[in-house]
Amino acid sequence: MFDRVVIIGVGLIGGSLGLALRRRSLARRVVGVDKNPENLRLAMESGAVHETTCDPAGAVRGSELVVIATPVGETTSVLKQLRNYLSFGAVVTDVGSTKVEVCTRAAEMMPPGTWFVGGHPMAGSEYSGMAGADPYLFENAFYIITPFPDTPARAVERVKLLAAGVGARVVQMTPEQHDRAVAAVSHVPHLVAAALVNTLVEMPGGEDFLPLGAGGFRDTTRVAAGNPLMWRDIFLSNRGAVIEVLACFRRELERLERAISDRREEEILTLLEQASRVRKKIPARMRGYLGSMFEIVVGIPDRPGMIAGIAGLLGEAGINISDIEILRVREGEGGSIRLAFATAAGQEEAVRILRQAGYQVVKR
Ligand SMILES: NC(=O)C1=CN([C@@H]2O[C@H](COP(=O)(O)OP(=O)(O)OC[C@H]3O[C@@H](n4cnc5c(N)ncnc54)[C@H](O)[C@@H]3O)[C@@H](O)[C@H]2O)C=CC1
Ligand SMILES: O=C(O)C(=O)Cc1ccc(O)cc1
Repeated sequence: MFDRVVIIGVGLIGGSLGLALRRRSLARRVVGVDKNPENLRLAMESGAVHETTCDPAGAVRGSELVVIATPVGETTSVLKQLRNYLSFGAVVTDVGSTKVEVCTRAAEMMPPGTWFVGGHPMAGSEYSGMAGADPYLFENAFYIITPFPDTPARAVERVKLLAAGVGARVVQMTPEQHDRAVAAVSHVPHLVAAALVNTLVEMPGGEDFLPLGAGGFRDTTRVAAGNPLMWRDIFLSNRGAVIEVLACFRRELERLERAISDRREEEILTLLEQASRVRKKIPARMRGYLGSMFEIVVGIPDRPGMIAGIAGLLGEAGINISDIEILRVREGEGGSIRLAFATAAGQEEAVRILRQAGYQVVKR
């Protein structure tokens, strides 16, 4: 258990960490620091923190663990404000989406006897602020930590304890490996999503097409609704890797463009088949950045209380639903829901129980 954890920036991620720490009783005292009074008020009201302050330097005295959860562009200036007030042995971590620049600068700034260990929970959403915080956000999500070779094991263990404590799966890599990987799976996809939306804006009358956008447009552009300030900082901080992956993406797009323009049927098919094959490797068992899941789809008649009925049956049998999604609803016709479980045994048992109760169930 931690004695005193200070979270600087009680927004979506910092607030979720506070809620998770409190819910799992992992810290005797959680202190929230923010420059936004509304987020501090909400953090107190929701129980994410025990106390709040606007003064990072005062807050970190006597704290063994400090989490900086501001946008990446603010991390080192926040560290500068508080570093001389850290207790001997204190560990500072962050949750930022980029690592090389911040970890390198932060490591240079740490006073003797204190340590910085970079962290990045691979969980989040397009929402921001304490209002979007969620105590379960990190459960089963990957949490990347990026220590340097000379970071003492004791400091690394502290951050691993935090990540595992809030329910995440800890993955360790170098800051360089991290930045390349997330450029490909998170940063460039965000740019592409933004560019797709802006394409509609640029086309005459394009915004009128928005309501016609079926699942495909929604799925490929969801993240574009994210916080522009946060994403600006991410792109600037990881510009090397982002530009490299973007160049690769541009080549892929041009290959497709040429194949279509030259009517090369075989090549179009080959490129689409490759994408389809590889995309299917993200197992149905993997949702976003979350770890493996075992899924079922349950048909439900259009009657009140159907979802409660299903949840009740599984709850009575002690089966935990890890994720739930309504896939299709037709008024008067019913629809279907997707349920996910953390284990194959949970999935098998859920299928058995629900079929026995007369539900139509398919395993995914
Ligand atoms: N939103 C997401 O899905 C994810 C975000 N991250 C990273 O987490 C960090 C925080 O992101 P969010 O929680 O989404 O942002 P957010 O905007 O919800 O929260 C940031 C908080 O930091 C506060 N803040 C900003 N500058 C400050 C300063 N100088 N001093 C004190 N407080 C300050 C803001 O008032 C706000 O409450 C970012 O570095 C982001 O890259 C990591 C994983 C997922
Ligand atoms: O909404 C989503 O699916 C995200 O991609 C959230 C997210 C945003 C930034 C990160 O560094 C990690 C995760």
